[in-house]
Amino acid sequence: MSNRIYVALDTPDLAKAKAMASRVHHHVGGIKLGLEFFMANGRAGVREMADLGLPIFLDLKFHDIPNTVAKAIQALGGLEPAILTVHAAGGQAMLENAKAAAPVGTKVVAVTTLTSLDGTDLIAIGQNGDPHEQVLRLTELAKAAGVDGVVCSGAEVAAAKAVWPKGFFVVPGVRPANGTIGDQKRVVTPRAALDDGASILVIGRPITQAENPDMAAREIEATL
Ligand SMILES: O=c1ccn([C@@H]2O[C@H](COP(=O)(O)O)[C@@H](O)[C@H]2O)c(=O)[nH]1
Repeated sequence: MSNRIYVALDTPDLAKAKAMASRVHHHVGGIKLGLEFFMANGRAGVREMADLGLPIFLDLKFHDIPNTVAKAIQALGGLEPAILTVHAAGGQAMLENAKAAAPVGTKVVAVTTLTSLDGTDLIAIGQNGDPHEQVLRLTELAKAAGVDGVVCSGAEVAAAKAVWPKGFFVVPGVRPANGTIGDQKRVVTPRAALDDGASILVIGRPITQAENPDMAAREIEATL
């Protein structure tokens, strides 16, 4: 893929999502749709976005018992997103079921540790407080389960790739130098994430909340 930016269109408004996609489509390689968009617009909305011609990353982060996750993925019906997410913390059987239920051409990637969490957050949910260690543990699990790759921050992607050289690495929590960080905690620049082995970058607000989104996307693209 020549352009490895997936723009996160986090809005419940289908018309706004379409308008934003049209503005930035020359400077991105795909569109990421998440829970906010899907809860408001469902499968029909995803189909309308797919009609714009860019690959779709459906970021629904499934996390439930194996049977429920498999049935939920099957219930997506005719949608064939390029990429689909599940939470690695759902366990190996859940990951295996997710991969088996997904369309053949869809990459299933497992979210390791959300980029909005730091060590203090991990201790509060009963983990040992080291995001790096947790990401590597879950990368091993995802690899063993036979999914296609993982979601991690740019701070861990080099180490995760060393564990899984053929894995597909999705890196959100990406910010241009001096960009507003917002609720993200483990943040790197787009250039650093790619240099360290990211397969694709997920970038939302630095593009969508910019005064001039197409220029923001173009400027980020120019750094890659
Ligand atoms: O660990 C994760 C997993 C997913 N995301 C998603 O990526 C985008 C990031 O948006 P920004 O506006 O660039 O912060 C958003 O849709 C998240 O749901 C993530 O940030 N971290």
